[in-house]
Amino acid sequence: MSAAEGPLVVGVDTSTQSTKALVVDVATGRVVASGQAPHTVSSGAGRESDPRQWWDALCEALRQCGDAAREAAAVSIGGQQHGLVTLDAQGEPVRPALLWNDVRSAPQARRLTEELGGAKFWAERTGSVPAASFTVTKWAWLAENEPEAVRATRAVRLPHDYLTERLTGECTTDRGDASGTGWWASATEAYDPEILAHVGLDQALLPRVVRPGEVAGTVHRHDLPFSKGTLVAPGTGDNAAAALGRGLRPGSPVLSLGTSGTVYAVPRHRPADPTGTVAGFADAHGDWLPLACTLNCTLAVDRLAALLGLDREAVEPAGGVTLLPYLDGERTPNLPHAAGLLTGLRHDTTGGQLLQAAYDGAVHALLAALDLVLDEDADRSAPLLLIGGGARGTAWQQTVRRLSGRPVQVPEARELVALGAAAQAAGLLTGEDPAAVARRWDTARGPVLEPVERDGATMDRISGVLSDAAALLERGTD
Ligand SMILES: Nc1ncnc2c1ncn2[C@@H]1O[C@H](COP(=O)(O)OP(=O)(O)O)[C@@H](O)[C@H]1O
Ligand SMILES: O=C(CO)[C@@H](O)[C@H](O)COP(=O)(O)O
Repeated sequence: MSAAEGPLVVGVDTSTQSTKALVVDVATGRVVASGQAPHTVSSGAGRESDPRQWWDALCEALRQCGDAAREAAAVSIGGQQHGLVTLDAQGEPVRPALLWNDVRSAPQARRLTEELGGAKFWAERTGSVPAASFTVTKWAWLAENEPEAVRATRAVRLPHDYLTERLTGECTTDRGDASGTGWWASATEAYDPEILAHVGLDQALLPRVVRPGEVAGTVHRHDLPFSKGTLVAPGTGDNAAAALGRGLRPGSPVLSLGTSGTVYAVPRHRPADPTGTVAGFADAHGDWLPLACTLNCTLAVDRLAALLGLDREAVEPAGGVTLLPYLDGERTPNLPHAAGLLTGLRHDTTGGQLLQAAYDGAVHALLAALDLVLDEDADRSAPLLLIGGGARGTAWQQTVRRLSGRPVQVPEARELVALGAAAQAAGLLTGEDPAAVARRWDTARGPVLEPVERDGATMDRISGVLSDAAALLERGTD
Protein backbone atom coordinates (compact mmCIF):
# COMPACT_ATOMS: atom_id res chain seq x y z
CA MET A 1 0.00 0.00 0.00
CA SER A 2 2.28 2.76 1.18
CA ALA A 3 5.47 1.21 -0.40
CA ALA A 4 7.45 3.23 2.11
CA GLU A 5 11.21 2.79 2.47
CA GLY A 6 11.33 3.46 6.18
CA PRO A 7 8.99 3.43 9.16
CA LEU A 8 6.00 5.76 9.00
CA VAL A 9 5.10 8.64 11.32
CA VAL A 10 2.05 10.87 11.59
CA GLY A 11 2.35 14.68 11.88
CA VAL A 12 -0.73 16.71 12.80
CA ASP A 13 -1.48 20.43 12.48
CA THR A 14 -4.55 21.38 14.49
CA SER A 15 -4.81 25.05 13.56
CA THR A 16 -7.58 27.62 13.77
CA GLN A 17 -9.62 26.58 10.75
CA SER A 18 -8.92 22.85 10.42
CA THR A 19 -6.94 19.79 11.47
CA LYS A 20 -4.56 18.28 8.93
CA ALA A 21 -2.79 14.93 9.31
CA LEU A 22 0.09 13.64 7.19
CA VAL A 23 1.55 10.13 7.17
CA VAL A 24 5.22 10.51 6.29
CA ASP A 25 7.93 8.03 5.32
CA VAL A 26 10.80 8.61 7.78
CA ALA A 27 13.43 7.50 5.24
CA THR A 28 12.49 9.97 2.51
CA GLY A 29 10.02 12.53 3.89
CA ARG A 30 7.48 11.43 1.28
CA VAL A 31 3.87 12.08 2.29
CA VAL A 32 2.15 8.73 1.75
CA ALA A 33 -1.33 9.74 2.95
CA SER A 34 -3.12 12.83 4.23
CA GLY A 35 -6.42 13.96 5.69
CA GLN A 36 -8.08 17.22 6.68
CA ALA A 37 -11.28 18.19 8.53
CA PRO A 38 -12.60 21.67 9.39
CA HIS A 39 -13.38 23.35 12.75
CA THR A 40 -15.79 26.15 13.48
CA VAL A 41 -14.87 29.34 15.32
CA SER A 42 -17.52 31.54 16.92
CA SER A 43 -18.13 35.00 15.50
CA GLY A 44 -19.35 38.10 17.35
CA ALA A 45 -17.61 39.47 20.43
CA GLY A 46 -15.22 36.56 21.03
CA ARG A 47 -13.45 33.74 19.19
CA GLU A 48 -14.17 30.34 20.69
CA SER A 49 -14.07 26.71 19.54
CA ASP A 50 -15.26 23.50 21.19
CA PRO A 51 -12.13 21.36 21.85
CA ARG A 52 -14.21 18.23 21.26
CA GLN A 53 -14.54 19.39 17.65
CA TRP A 54 -10.73 19.36 17.34
CA TRP A 55 -10.74 15.75 18.52
CA ASP A 56 -13.48 14.78 16.05
CA ALA A 57 -11.54 16.56 13.27
CA LEU A 58 -8.36 14.68 14.25
CA CYS A 59 -10.23 11.35 14.12
CA GLU A 60 -11.70 12.25 10.71
CA ALA A 61 -8.33 13.41 9.30
CA LEU A 62 -6.72 10.15 10.52
CA ARG A 63 -9.59 8.13 9.03
CA GLN A 64 -8.90 9.78 5.66
CA CYS A 65 -5.26 8.62 5.95
CA GLY A 66 -6.55 5.02 5.83
CA ASP A 67 -4.31 2.04 6.58
CA ALA A 68 -1.12 4.13 6.40
CA ALA A 69 -1.92 5.68 9.81
CA ARG A 70 -2.24 2.18 11.29
CA GLU A 71 1.34 1.45 10.26
CA ALA A 72 2.73 4.58 11.94
CA ALA A 73 5.25 4.02 14.72
CA ALA A 74 5.07 7.55 16.19
CA VAL A 75 2.80 10.59 16.10
CA SER A 76 3.11 14.25 17.07
CA ILE A 77 0.65 17.13 17.25
CA GLY A 78 1.36 20.78 16.40
CA GLY A 79 -1.44 23.18 17.24
CA GLN A 80 -2.68 26.77 17.26
CA GLN A 81 -0.96 28.55 20.14
CA HIS A 82 -2.30 30.21 23.29
CA GLY A 83 -5.90 28.87 23.39
CA LEU A 84 -7.27 28.41 26.92
CA VAL A 85 -8.79 24.95 27.36
CA THR A 86 -10.45 24.42 30.75
CA LEU A 87 -11.34 20.85 31.75
CA ASP A 88 -13.56 19.58 34.58
CA ALA A 89 -12.99 16.61 36.90
CA GLN A 90 -14.12 14.23 34.13
CA GLY A 91 -11.68 15.74 31.63
CA GLU A 92 -14.53 17.38 29.69
CA PRO A 93 -14.36 21.04 28.57
CA VAL A 94 -15.94 23.36 31.16
CA ARG A 95 -16.73 25.78 28.32
CA PRO A 96 -15.49 26.35 24.74
CA ALA A 97 -11.79 27.25 24.41
CA LEU A 98 -10.89 30.95 24.22
CA LEU A 99 -8.70 31.24 21.10
CA TRP A 100 -5.54 33.25 20.33
CA ASN A 101 -7.52 35.77 18.22
CA ASP A 102 -10.12 36.55 20.91
CA VAL A 103 -9.34 40.13 21.98
CA ARG A 104 -11.80 40.38 24.88
CA SER A 105 -8.91 39.99 27.33
CA ALA A 106 -7.13 43.16 26.13
CA PRO A 107 -8.00 45.03 29.40
CA GLN A 108 -6.60 42.11 31.43
CA ALA A 109 -3.41 42.18 29.32
CA ARG A 110 -2.94 45.86 30.14
CA ARG A 111 -3.76 45.35 33.80
CA LEU A 112 -1.44 42.37 34.29
CA THR A 113 1.41 44.22 32.58
CA GLU A 114 1.01 47.15 34.96
CA GLU A 115 0.42 45.10 38.12
CA LEU A 116 3.51 42.93 37.75
CA GLY A 117 6.37 45.31 37.14
CA GLY A 118 5.56 46.66 33.67
CA ALA A 119 6.53 45.65 30.15
CA LYS A 120 10.26 45.32 30.89
CA PHE A 121 9.62 42.90 33.78
CA TRP A 122 7.42 40.67 31.62
CA ALA A 123 9.78 40.74 28.64
CA GLU A 124 12.77 39.81 30.78
CA ARG A 125 10.92 37.16 32.82
CA THR A 126 8.73 35.46 30.18
CA GLY A 127 10.24 36.73 26.91
CA SER A 128 7.00 38.55 26.02
CA VAL A 129 4.77 41.40 27.12
CA PRO A 130 1.23 40.02 27.56
CA ALA A 131 -1.15 40.71 24.66
CA ALA A 132 -4.79 39.61 24.52
CA SER A 133 -3.65 36.46 22.68
CA PHE A 134 -1.72 35.12 25.65
CA THR A 135 -3.32 32.40 27.78
CA VAL A 136 -2.63 34.19 31.06
CA THR A 137 -4.83 37.12 29.99
CA LYS A 138 -7.63 34.72 29.01
CA TRP A 139 -7.46 33.03 32.42
CA ALA A 140 -7.68 36.48 34.07
CA TRP A 141 -10.65 37.36 31.81
CA LEU A 142 -12.40 34.12 32.78
CA ALA A 143 -11.80 34.74 36.48
CA GLU A 144 -13.42 38.17 36.17
CA ASN A 145 -16.26 37.29 33.84
CA GLU A 146 -17.11 33.64 34.55
CA PRO A 147 -15.86 32.80 38.06
CA GLU A 148 -18.08 29.71 38.13
CA ALA A 149 -16.12 28.33 35.11
CA VAL A 150 -12.84 28.92 36.95
CA ARG A 151 -14.22 27.15 40.06
CA ALA A 152 -15.22 24.13 37.95
CA THR A 153 -11.79 23.88 36.27
CA ARG A 154 -9.58 20.97 37.32
CA ALA A 155 -7.08 21.16 34.45
CA VAL A 156 -5.81 23.92 32.14
CA ARG A 157 -4.47 22.95 28.72
CA LEU A 158 -3.38 24.40 25.38
CA PRO A 159 -4.98 23.05 22.19
CA HIS A 160 -2.09 20.68 21.37
CA ASP A 161 -1.90 19.50 25.01
CA TYR A 162 -5.60 18.64 24.97
CA LEU A 163 -5.27 16.39 21.92
CA THR A 164 -1.96 14.84 23.03
CA GLU A 165 -3.49 13.99 26.41
CA ARG A 166 -6.48 12.34 24.75
CA LEU A 167 -4.02 10.18 22.79
CA THR A 168 -1.81 9.21 25.74
CA GLY A 169 -3.80 9.72 28.93
CA GLU A 170 -0.80 11.77 30.20
CA CYS A 171 -0.93 15.51 30.99
CA THR A 172 1.96 16.97 29.01
CA THR A 173 2.99 20.05 27.07
CA ASP A 174 6.29 21.30 25.59
CA ARG A 175 8.46 24.40 26.02
CA GLY A 176 7.45 25.89 22.64
CA ASP A 177 3.73 26.03 23.39
CA ALA A 178 4.25 26.70 27.14
CA SER A 179 6.20 29.84 26.19
CA GLY A 180 3.03 31.36 24.72
CA THR A 181 1.04 31.10 27.93
CA GLY A 182 2.54 34.04 29.85
CA TRP A 183 3.00 31.84 32.95
CA TRP A 184 6.14 30.04 31.71
CA ALA A 185 9.35 31.96 32.36
CA SER A 186 11.84 31.84 29.51
CA ALA A 187 14.47 33.08 31.99
CA THR A 188 14.22 29.87 34.08
CA GLU A 189 12.52 27.57 31.56
CA ALA A 190 9.87 26.68 34.13
CA TYR A 191 6.39 27.73 35.23
CA ASP A 192 6.58 31.05 37.06
CA PRO A 193 5.17 30.74 40.64
CA GLU A 194 4.83 34.54 41.07
CA ILE A 195 2.75 34.99 37.93
CA LEU A 196 0.63 31.92 38.67
CA ALA A 197 -0.06 33.15 42.22
CA HIS A 198 -0.94 36.58 40.89
CA VAL A 199 -3.64 35.18 38.60
CA GLY A 200 -4.81 32.56 41.09
CA LEU A 201 -3.88 29.53 39.02
CA ASP A 202 -2.68 26.42 40.88
CA GLN A 203 0.34 24.90 39.12
CA ALA A 204 -1.10 21.45 39.83
CA LEU A 205 -3.71 22.21 37.13
CA LEU A 206 -1.00 22.55 34.48
CA PRO A 207 0.62 19.83 32.37
CA ARG A 208 4.20 18.59 32.77
CA VAL A 209 6.60 20.27 30.32
CA VAL A 210 8.22 17.45 28.34
CA ARG A 211 11.79 18.07 27.15
CA PRO A 212 12.65 18.16 23.42
CA GLY A 213 13.38 14.59 22.32
CA GLU A 214 11.51 13.05 25.27
CA VAL A 215 8.55 10.70 24.72
CA ALA A 216 5.25 12.20 25.91
CA GLY A 217 3.58 8.76 26.10
CA THR A 218 2.10 6.04 23.93
CA VAL A 219 -1.31 5.85 22.28
CA HIS A 220 -3.60 4.32 24.91
CA ARG A 221 -6.88 4.26 22.96
CA HIS A 222 -8.40 1.55 20.80
CA ASP A 223 -10.77 3.77 18.82
CA LEU A 224 -8.03 5.29 16.64
CA PRO A 225 -6.26 3.89 13.58
CA PHE A 226 -3.00 3.46 15.52
CA SER A 227 -1.33 0.29 16.70
CA LYS A 228 -1.07 -0.10 20.46
CA GLY A 229 2.20 1.33 21.77
CA THR A 230 2.56 3.93 19.00
CA LEU A 231 4.93 6.57 20.44
CA VAL A 232 3.61 10.08 21.02
CA ALA A 233 6.08 12.98 20.76
CA PRO A 234 5.75 16.17 22.85
CA GLY A 235 4.17 18.15 19.99
CA THR A 236 4.33 21.95 20.10
CA GLY A 237 2.72 25.20 18.94
CA ASP A 238 2.08 25.52 15.22
CA ASN A 239 4.75 28.16 14.56
CA ALA A 240 7.39 26.19 16.45
CA ALA A 241 6.32 23.07 14.52
CA ALA A 242 6.71 24.89 11.19
CA ALA A 243 10.17 26.08 12.28
CA LEU A 244 11.07 22.43 12.95
CA GLY A 245 9.45 21.42 9.66
CA ARG A 246 11.71 23.83 7.84
CA GLY A 247 14.81 22.74 9.79
CA LEU A 248 15.18 26.45 10.44
CA ARG A 249 18.65 27.95 10.92
CA PRO A 250 19.61 31.51 11.95
CA GLY A 251 19.32 34.02 9.13
CA SER A 252 16.27 32.55 7.31
CA PRO A 253 13.12 34.47 8.20
CA VAL A 254 9.74 32.82 7.76
CA LEU A 255 6.56 34.66 6.84
CA SER A 256 3.47 32.55 7.43
CA LEU A 257 0.14 33.51 5.85
CA GLY A 258 -2.77 31.70 7.52
CA THR A 259 -5.62 32.83 9.75
CA SER A 260 -2.81 34.59 11.59
CA GLY A 261 0.08 36.21 9.81
CA THR A 262 3.38 35.48 11.52
CA VAL A 263 6.99 36.37 10.95
CA TYR A 264 9.82 34.69 12.84
CA ALA A 265 13.46 33.67 12.72
CA VAL A 266 15.99 31.74 14.80
CA PRO A 267 18.03 34.26 16.86
CA ARG A 268 21.36 34.00 18.61
CA HIS A 269 20.05 35.21 22.01
CA ARG A 270 16.97 34.71 24.16
CA PRO A 271 14.53 37.40 22.95
CA ALA A 272 13.05 39.97 25.36
CA ASP A 273 11.37 42.88 23.52
CA PRO A 274 9.88 45.38 26.02
CA THR A 275 7.86 47.08 23.24
CA GLY A 276 5.79 43.87 23.04
CA THR A 277 5.89 43.72 19.22
CA VAL A 278 8.07 40.61 19.26
CA ALA A 279 6.97 37.64 21.37
CA GLY A 280 10.02 35.85 22.76
CA PHE A 281 8.85 32.28 22.32
CA ALA A 282 10.86 29.14 22.94
CA ASP A 283 11.10 26.73 20.04
CA ALA A 284 10.58 22.97 20.16
CA HIS A 285 14.26 22.29 19.82
CA GLY A 286 15.88 23.98 22.80
CA ASP A 287 16.43 27.36 21.13
CA TRP A 288 14.29 30.51 20.80
CA LEU A 289 11.74 31.77 18.31
CA PRO A 290 11.15 35.54 18.32
CA LEU A 291 7.85 36.05 16.50
CA ALA A 292 5.41 38.80 15.57
CA CYS A 293 1.80 37.85 14.86
CA THR A 294 -1.11 39.63 13.21
CA LEU A 295 -4.75 38.71 13.78
CA ASN A 296 -5.87 39.70 10.27
CA CYS A 297 -4.33 37.82 7.40
CA THR A 298 -5.94 35.41 4.90
CA LEU A 299 -9.44 35.45 6.43
CA ALA A 300 -9.57 39.26 6.46
CA VAL A 301 -8.45 39.57 2.84
CA ASP A 302 -10.82 36.79 1.74
CA ARG A 303 -13.65 38.57 3.59
CA LEU A 304 -12.93 41.80 1.68
CA ALA A 305 -12.78 39.90 -1.63
CA ALA A 306 -16.19 38.39 -0.79
CA LEU A 307 -17.62 41.82 0.14
CA LEU A 308 -16.38 43.18 -3.19
CA GLY A 309 -17.69 40.12 -5.05
CA LEU A 310 -14.20 39.44 -6.42
CA ASP A 311 -11.98 36.41 -6.76
CA ARG A 312 -9.05 36.69 -4.30
CA GLU A 313 -6.64 37.06 -7.23
CA ALA A 314 -8.57 39.90 -8.96
CA VAL A 315 -6.24 42.67 -7.77
CA GLU A 316 -5.23 45.90 -9.51
CA PRO A 317 -2.44 48.29 -8.37
CA ALA A 318 -3.90 50.11 -5.37
CA GLY A 319 -3.03 53.65 -6.41
CA GLY A 320 -3.52 55.94 -3.43
CA VAL A 321 -5.98 53.72 -1.56
CA THR A 322 -5.03 52.55 1.94
CA LEU A 323 -6.95 49.78 3.69
CA LEU A 324 -6.02 48.59 7.16
CA PRO A 325 -7.83 45.20 7.30
CA TYR A 326 -8.10 45.06 11.10
CA LEU A 327 -11.48 43.30 11.07
CA ASP A 328 -10.69 41.33 14.26
CA GLY A 329 -8.93 44.15 16.14
CA GLU A 330 -5.15 43.82 15.80
CA ARG A 331 -2.18 42.52 17.77
CA THR A 332 0.65 43.85 15.52
CA PRO A 333 0.42 46.81 15.75
CA ASN A 334 -1.13 46.52 19.21
CA LEU A 335 -4.65 47.83 18.51
CA PRO A 336 -7.02 45.26 20.02
CA HIS A 337 -10.08 47.53 19.71
CA ALA A 338 -9.39 48.68 16.13
CA ALA A 339 -11.71 47.94 13.21
CA GLY A 340 -10.92 48.04 9.49
CA LEU A 341 -10.09 51.46 8.08
CA LEU A 342 -10.26 52.70 4.48
CA THR A 343 -8.89 55.97 3.18
CA GLY A 344 -8.01 57.48 -0.21
CA LEU A 345 -11.27 56.53 -1.95
CA ARG A 346 -12.09 58.34 -5.27
CA HIS A 347 -14.86 58.09 -7.92
CA ASP A 348 -12.58 56.03 -10.12
CA THR A 349 -11.34 53.66 -7.40
CA THR A 350 -12.00 50.06 -8.49
CA GLY A 351 -12.83 46.97 -6.47
CA GLY A 352 -9.52 45.44 -7.58
CA GLN A 353 -7.64 48.41 -6.12
CA LEU A 354 -9.48 48.05 -2.81
CA LEU A 355 -8.60 44.36 -2.72
CA GLN A 356 -4.91 45.05 -3.42
CA ALA A 357 -4.96 47.67 -0.67
CA ALA A 358 -6.23 44.99 1.75
CA TYR A 359 -3.28 42.70 0.83
CA ASP A 360 -0.93 45.68 1.22
CA GLY A 361 -2.33 46.50 4.68
CA ALA A 362 -1.98 42.91 5.88
CA VAL A 363 1.58 42.49 4.56
CA HIS A 364 2.69 45.95 5.79
CA ALA A 365 2.04 44.91 9.41
CA LEU A 366 4.19 41.80 9.03
CA LEU A 367 7.08 43.45 7.23
CA ALA A 368 7.15 46.37 9.65
CA ALA A 369 7.60 43.83 12.48
CA LEU A 370 10.20 41.78 10.60
CA ASP A 371 12.99 44.26 11.31
CA LEU A 372 12.38 43.85 15.05
CA VAL A 373 12.31 40.05 14.82
CA LEU A 374 15.69 39.80 13.08
CA ASP A 375 19.06 40.09 14.82
CA GLU A 376 20.67 43.48 14.14
CA ASP A 377 23.31 42.03 11.83
CA ALA A 378 20.94 39.67 9.95
CA ASP A 379 21.27 39.74 6.15
CA ARG A 380 18.28 41.87 5.05
CA SER A 381 18.49 40.48 1.52
CA ALA A 382 18.15 36.76 2.36
CA PRO A 383 15.02 35.09 0.91
CA LEU A 384 11.82 35.19 2.93
CA LEU A 385 10.34 31.72 3.25
CA LEU A 386 6.61 32.02 2.52
CA ILE A 387 4.40 29.34 4.11
CA GLY A 388 0.77 28.82 5.21
CA GLY A 389 -2.34 28.57 3.04
CA GLY A 390 -1.91 32.08 1.62
CA ALA A 391 1.59 31.28 0.27
CA ARG A 392 -0.17 29.46 -2.59
CA GLY A 393 -1.83 32.68 -3.77
CA THR A 394 -0.19 34.75 -6.52
CA ALA A 395 -1.52 38.03 -5.08
CA TRP A 396 0.01 37.21 -1.67
CA GLN A 397 3.35 36.24 -3.25
CA GLN A 398 3.49 39.38 -5.40
CA THR A 399 2.51 41.66 -2.52
CA VAL A 400 5.24 40.26 -0.26
CA ARG A 401 7.83 40.57 -3.06
CA ARG A 402 6.87 44.17 -3.89
CA LEU A 403 6.62 45.49 -0.34
CA SER A 404 9.74 43.69 0.94
CA GLY A 405 11.99 43.99 -2.11
CA ARG A 406 13.41 40.60 -1.06
CA PRO A 407 13.57 37.25 -2.83
CA VAL A 408 10.75 34.95 -1.73
CA GLN A 409 10.98 31.18 -1.52
CA VAL A 410 7.76 29.16 -1.66
CA PRO A 411 8.25 25.57 -0.51
CA GLU A 412 6.55 22.88 -2.58
CA ALA A 413 5.62 21.14 0.66
CA ARG A 414 2.24 22.51 1.61
CA GLU A 415 1.91 21.60 5.25
CA LEU A 416 5.07 22.73 7.06
CA VAL A 417 3.42 22.57 10.50
CA ALA A 418 2.29 18.95 10.07
CA LEU A 419 5.66 18.09 8.50
CA GLY A 420 7.44 19.64 11.49
CA ALA A 421 5.33 17.53 13.84
CA ALA A 422 6.18 14.49 11.69
CA ALA A 423 9.90 15.35 11.90
CA GLN A 424 9.58 15.52 15.69
CA ALA A 425 7.92 12.08 15.72
CA ALA A 426 10.62 10.74 13.37
CA GLY A 427 13.32 12.07 15.71
CA LEU A 428 11.89 9.91 18.50
CA LEU A 429 12.28 6.82 16.35
CA THR A 430 15.71 7.45 14.84
CA GLY A 431 17.34 9.48 17.63
CA GLU A 432 18.07 12.24 15.09
CA ASP A 433 17.60 15.96 15.72
CA PRO A 434 14.13 16.73 14.21
CA ALA A 435 15.51 19.82 12.46
CA ALA A 436 18.13 17.58 10.81
CA VAL A 437 15.35 15.18 9.80
CA ALA A 438 13.49 18.07 8.13
CA ARG A 439 16.66 19.16 6.31
CA ARG A 440 17.24 15.57 5.17
CA TRP A 441 13.65 15.58 3.86
CA ASP A 442 14.45 18.86 2.03
CA THR A 443 11.16 20.38 3.19
CA ALA A 444 12.08 23.93 2.08
CA ARG A 445 12.60 22.81 -1.54
CA GLY A 446 10.76 25.14 -3.88
CA PRO A 447 11.22 27.99 -6.34
CA VAL A 448 12.91 31.21 -5.25
CA LEU A 449 11.13 34.23 -6.79
CA GLU A 450 13.67 36.92 -7.65
CA PRO A 451 13.51 40.25 -5.78
CA VAL A 452 11.66 43.19 -7.38
CA GLU A 453 12.16 46.86 -6.58
CA ARG A 454 10.87 47.63 -3.07
CA ASP A 455 7.68 49.72 -3.03
CA GLY A 456 8.79 51.90 -0.13
CA ALA A 457 6.23 54.58 -1.02
CA THR A 458 3.32 52.25 -0.22
CA MET A 459 4.98 51.10 3.01
CA ASP A 460 5.49 54.73 4.04
CA ARG A 461 1.93 55.73 3.05
CA ILE A 462 0.45 52.94 5.21
CA SER A 463 2.74 53.83 8.14
CA GLY A 464 1.57 57.45 7.76
CA VAL A 465 -2.12 56.50 7.85
CA LEU A 466 -1.49 54.34 10.93
CA SER A 467 0.08 57.23 12.73
CA ASP A 468 -2.51 59.82 11.58
CA ALA A 469 -5.43 57.58 12.54
CA ALA A 470 -3.91 56.41 15.86
CA ALA A 471 -6.67 57.83 18.08
CA LEU A 472 -9.43 56.32 15.93
CA LEU A 473 -7.75 52.92 15.76
CA GLU A 474 -7.12 52.82 19.51
CA ARG A 475 -10.73 53.72 20.27
CA GLY A 476 -12.32 51.25 17.84
CA THR A 477 -16.01 51.32 17.02
CA ASP A 478 -17.48 51.48 20.54
N1 LIG B 1 -4.62 29.01 -3.40
C1 LIG B 1 -4.74 29.87 -2.41
N2 LIG B 1 -4.49 31.18 -2.61
C2 LIG B 1 -4.58 32.08 -1.62
N3 LIG B 1 -4.97 31.77 -0.38
C3 LIG B 1 -5.25 30.49 -0.11
C4 LIG B 1 -5.15 29.48 -1.10
N4 LIG B 1 -5.49 28.30 -0.53
C5 LIG B 1 -5.79 28.58 0.78
N5 LIG B 1 -5.66 29.89 1.02
C6 LIG B 1 -5.88 30.62 2.29
O1 LIG B 1 -5.30 29.86 3.30
C7 LIG B 1 -6.02 30.07 4.51
C8 LIG B 1 -5.83 28.87 5.40
O2 LIG B 1 -4.46 28.78 5.65
P1 LIG B 1 -3.90 27.84 6.78
O3 LIG B 1 -2.43 28.10 6.87
O4 LIG B 1 -4.33 26.44 6.52
O5 LIG B 1 -4.68 28.45 8.02
P2 LIG B 1 -4.72 28.02 9.55
O6 LIG B 1 -3.44 27.29 9.79
O7 LIG B 1 -4.80 29.32 10.27
O8 LIG B 1 -5.95 27.19 9.79
C9 LIG B 1 -7.45 30.33 4.09
O9 LIG B 1 -7.99 31.34 4.92
C10 LIG B 1 -7.34 30.78 2.63
O10 LIG B 1 -7.61 32.15 2.53
O1 LIG C 1 -1.18 33.40 18.02
C1 LIG C 1 -0.43 32.95 17.19
C2 LIG C 1 1.05 33.04 17.35
O2 LIG C 1 1.43 33.76 18.49
C3 LIG C 1 -1.00 32.28 15.97
O3 LIG C 1 -0.02 32.07 14.99
C4 LIG C 1 -1.70 30.99 16.36
O4 LIG C 1 -0.73 30.01 16.68
C5 LIG C 1 -2.69 30.52 15.31
O5 LIG C 1 -2.11 30.11 14.13
P1 LIG C 1 -2.85 29.72 12.75
O6 LIG C 1 -4.06 28.96 13.08
O7 LIG C 1 -3.08 30.96 12.00
O8 LIG C 1 -1.84 28.84 12.07
